[in-house]
Amino acid sequence: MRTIDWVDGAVEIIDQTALPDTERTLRLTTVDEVIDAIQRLAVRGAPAIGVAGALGVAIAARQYADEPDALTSAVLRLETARPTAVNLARGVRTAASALGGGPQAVLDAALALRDAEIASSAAMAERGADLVAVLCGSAPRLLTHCNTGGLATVTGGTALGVVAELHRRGGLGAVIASETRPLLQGARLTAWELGRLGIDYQVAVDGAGPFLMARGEVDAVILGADRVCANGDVINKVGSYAHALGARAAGIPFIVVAPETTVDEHTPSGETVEIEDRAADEVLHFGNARSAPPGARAINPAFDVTPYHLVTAIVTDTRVIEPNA
Ligand SMILES: CSC[C@H]1O[C@H](OP(=O)(O)O)[C@H](O)[C@@H]1O
Repeated sequence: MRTIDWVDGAVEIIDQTALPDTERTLRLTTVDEVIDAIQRLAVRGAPAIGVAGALGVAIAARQYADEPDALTSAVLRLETARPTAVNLARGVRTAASALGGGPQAVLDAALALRDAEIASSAAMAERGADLVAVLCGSAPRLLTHCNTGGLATVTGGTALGVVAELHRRGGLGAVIASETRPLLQGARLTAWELGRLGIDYQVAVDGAGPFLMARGEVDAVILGADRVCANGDVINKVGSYAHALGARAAGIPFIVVAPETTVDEHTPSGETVEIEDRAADEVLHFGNARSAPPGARAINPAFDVTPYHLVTAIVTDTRVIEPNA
C-alpha cells in the first residue's frame, strides 16, 4: 500500500480525511488539486507532503509548460502550502531544481524522492527497533502521538514503522495511541494502521499521556517530527511537548523518528520555525458535531516545539542523534 504515487500521469493518494470509515483514492491532475489535498490533510505527514510537493511540481511542469510566470507561481504556492514541515519546501525545491531538464527530468527527480523515502522508512524501522530494544528491553509499552505510519510517508512510516518492526520481531509489549485532537490522526489513522498490522493497541485522550507515564504504564514515548532543528529541537504535532515533559518527569525515553529529509541544519533552533495556525473551527468541532457553544473562539496551533534537552534520541535513516550527548 502506497500513500502517494504517480499513476498514469497523475498523483494518486489515499484520502486520509475519509479514514477510518472509508478507504478511497483521490486522483490529482492539477497543481491546485495537489495544494488543496495538502492543505485539507487529505495527504499529510512530513515525508508524504514532501513527495506530494515534488510530484506537484511534476504536474506544474506539464500544466504550465508554455507559461513560465504561471509555473513560477505554481512552484511557490506548492512550497508554501503548509509552513512547518521542512519536507514540503525541500521536496518542491528538489523537483524544481530539475525544471531546466524539462517535465520528464522533474518527474524523475520527484520519483527519486519517493523511492528514497521508501528506503528511509525501512532503515529507520531497523535502526529504531534496535534502539528501543536496548533502551526498553524485550516487551516495551510504547506511547505514540499523531500518526507516523505509512500514511505519513510513502509506505512504512517513521515512528510507527519502528513499532511495526518490533512487532515483527516479537519484541513489542503494548501500544497506546494518543488520539491527537483536533483532527484525530491518532484515533483515526494510527488505530486504523495498527489494526491492519494486527497490532493490539489502546487509544487514549491526549491529556492522559503524562499521567499514564507517571503511573508506570509507559516504557517510552516514540513519535515523529515535522522539522528537526540544528540544535536538536523537534517540531512536531501539538501535544508532543506535553508528552516530552511527562516522559522526563517519569524518567522514560522520549524517542523521535524522522528521515534526514526532516532534519533542517539551516534552522538553528525551534524559536524561528513558523508554527502553522489552523482554523479555529477544527477545535470547535468533534467530527461533525459542534464541541463548543455558538460564537466560541479557539486557538489552534498545529505543532509545538520540544526543546532538545527533553529528547533522548532522534533516529534517522542513517544515524541516531543524541542531542544531549
Ligand atoms: C512522519 S511525519 C508525521 C508528522 O506529521 C504530522 O503532522 P500532520 O498530521 O499535521 O501532517 C505530525 O506532526 C506527525 O508527527
